[in-house]
Amino acid sequence: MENSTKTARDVSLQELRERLAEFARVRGWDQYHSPRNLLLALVGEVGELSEIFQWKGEVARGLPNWSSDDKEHLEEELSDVLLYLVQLADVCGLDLGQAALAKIVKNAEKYPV
Ligand SMILES: Nc1ccn([C@H]2C[C@H](O)[C@@H](COP(=O)(O)OP(=O)(O)OP(=O)(O)O)O2)c(=O)n1
Repeated sequence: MENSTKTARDVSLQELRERLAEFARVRGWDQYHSPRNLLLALVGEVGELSEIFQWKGEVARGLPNWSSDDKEHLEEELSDVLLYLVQLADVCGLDLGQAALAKIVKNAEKYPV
């Protein structure tokens, strides 16, 4: 899909996982990043993401009528969701990238073309 804010390079889940682990470690936040706490934080950010769309009615793909400020806000909230999701998978000892690939394969078997 067209994306005017396309990044210059691909970003891996592994890179995000490592950056986030370091971010939490140097702040002494590991003690707070239990699976349950990260799940609650994730759900909170999903709520903030939902607020952006709340009361807007249907939104066209590509967000053609949105201001750059609104799009930036959306990028931030999507990122918060992703970052907590990556951390949640990490503290659970799971490989989220591999799990997601496996799930896509499973989905294709469940919903054949
Ligand atoms: N214990 C924490 C606190 C924050 N973060 C990171 C993950 C999110 O990307 C972001 C969330 O920060 P805030 O809780 O300040 O939430 P917002 O950025 O959404 O701010 P606000 O709720 O004021 O809009 O910071 C984290 O990893 N661990």
